[in-house]
Formats: sequence, C-alpha cells, structure tokens
Amino acid sequence: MNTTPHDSGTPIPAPPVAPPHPGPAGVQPLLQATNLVKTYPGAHALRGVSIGVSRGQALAIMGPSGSGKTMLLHCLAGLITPDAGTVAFQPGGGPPVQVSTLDRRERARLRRESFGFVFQQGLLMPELTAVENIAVAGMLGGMKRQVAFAAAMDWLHSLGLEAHAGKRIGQLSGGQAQRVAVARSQITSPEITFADEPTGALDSHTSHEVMSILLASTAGAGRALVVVTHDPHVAARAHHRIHVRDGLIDDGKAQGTARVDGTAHVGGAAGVDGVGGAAGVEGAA
Ligand SMILES: Nc1ncnc2c1ncn2[C@@H]1O[C@H](COP(=O)(O)OP(=O)(O)OP(=O)(O)O)[C@@H](O)[C@H]1O
Repeated sequence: MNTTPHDSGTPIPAPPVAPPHPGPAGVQPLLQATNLVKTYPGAHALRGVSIGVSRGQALAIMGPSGSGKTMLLHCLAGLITPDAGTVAFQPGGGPPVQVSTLDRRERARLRRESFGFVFQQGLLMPELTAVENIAVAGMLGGMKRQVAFAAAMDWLHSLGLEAHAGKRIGQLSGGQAQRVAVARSQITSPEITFADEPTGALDSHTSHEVMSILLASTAGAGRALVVVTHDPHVAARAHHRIHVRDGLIDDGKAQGTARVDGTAHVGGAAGVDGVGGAAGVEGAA
C-alpha cells in the first residue's frame, strides 16, 4: 500500500497521486507543488495539494483557521519538508530546483537568495534601526555593505520613510514597520515572495497601501507573490485565489463538510492561471 510517514509510526494511506498542474501552455511555472502531504499526530495538515505559481502572478491562499494555509505556504517556501509530494522551483536562467529534496543548508541558501518573506510580525529585529533591518537582508542575500545600505535608503525613500531610517522598529507605527518589512523582503528582488497575513494587524487604508507596494514589487515586476490572507479585500487584489479546507484545495462542491477522499486538489487539467476550469481556484485573468 502507498503510505506516507507519520510521526506516531502508524502508516496513513496517501492520497492518489495527481499529475502536476500544467500551467499556461508552454510556460513553466516559477514554482510547482505536486501532491503535498503533511501529517502531524492527530492532524492531516495537508492531504494532497498541487498548485503552480507563474511569474507576474499573485496567488492568494484563503481558508478557515487551521485549514492548512500556513502549512502550504511553508512547504512551498522550503521552510517545512512535506511528508510526500514535491516542490519544484524554476529559477530564471537556471536549471529547475527540487526544493523538497534540498538539504537544510541548500534550502536556507535558496530562501536567502531567491525567496522573500513577509509575515504579520516577527521578522524585523527590534534592536536594529529601520535602515539596518532592510540592509541586513541585502547583505544576507550577498550584497556588499555599502550597496545594501544604499539600496535600503532607496527603499525607505520610495516608501516615504527616509526620516525614520535611524529609528528602531519599536519607534515606528504598525504600518511603517510593515512597510519596512516589505522593503526588507524585497531588497534582493526575490523571484518569489511568500507573505503570511502581511496586513493582518493593519487598518484597511494602511493594508491597501502595504499590499500595493508588495504587489508592485512582486507580480507587478514580473516576479511572483503567494499570500495567505483572511482578508477578502487583500485576496481580491491577487490574480488568483485558492481556498484551503481540511488540508485540501476546496473546489466549493462540499462546503461545510469534511473531505473524505483526499482527491480534490488542483491537478491534471485544472487551471490556476486562467487556462482551465480550476478546482478550488478563482482566476482573474
Ligand atoms: N507543528 C505542528 N504540530 C502539530 N500540528 C500542527 C503543527 N503545525 C500545524 N499543525 C496543524 O496543522 C493544521 C493546519 O495548520 P495551519 O497553521 O496551516 O493552519 P492555518 O490555515 O494557517 O490556520 P490559521 O488561519 O489559524 O493561521 C492545523 O490542524 C494545525 O493544528
């Protein structure tokens, strides 16, 4: 029997393997996850999710609390290794990378150099100033110190925050701090940015502004954004939306019921990029 590893040692039947989402004709998705499964004792966090994200696209992941949104984001970003399934990243000009088979060090390097992260809070270092927070991310991504600080100041300038460059994070408003977090995530121009509730702590006006900056520097610049959000206004601004429920992409056919077969995920001919009738995917193409 096809099984997946389980922390308790009890084999759990794996969902049937679905073919990967093909993406738009002739276009290799920037990131392609196929049949992701992640199980914890007592929790089937992901039960077979396949999804592709292309350049120039923003994908919103929605769903109820505990449905598996963050788990999916973390698997896509190489922060968590799935029990089964694959994540393939196609860097610009390089060979494809199987994120899920990289060792910890390689994954950390990939995240530093090619991925950007924005979380609701927690990524900024309170003991550093705004400009230092941004510049450090540049240096970790391989920039020389002087270049990183100049780029960080450029970012602060474009965000209207140059007067706050020397302030520590605790001296900034929530919206200012989150703009610094976006700049921090974007200073290396990552090919794909992962954001988990990036506007969760902001009022609606500031939320709109922060999303505008994030969208412009990711999908708007030919790169990609994957954003987990509860906010329908945020999700509405993405090119595509998926709804996760009980560790599966919800195709809307079983609202309010727990899925039992583990087969309802985006795969095969289902489209994420407006190229087919997607299960659980709304496209704005
Ligand atoms: N480290 C862990 N150990 C055990 N179970 C976990 C762990 N991380 C997540 N889970 C479980 O996996 C499921 C999915 O969690 P996840 O954090 O992805 O939910 P979510 O949709 O992001 O929820 P929320 O909107 O509340 O943040 C939940 O049942 C959760 O309890």
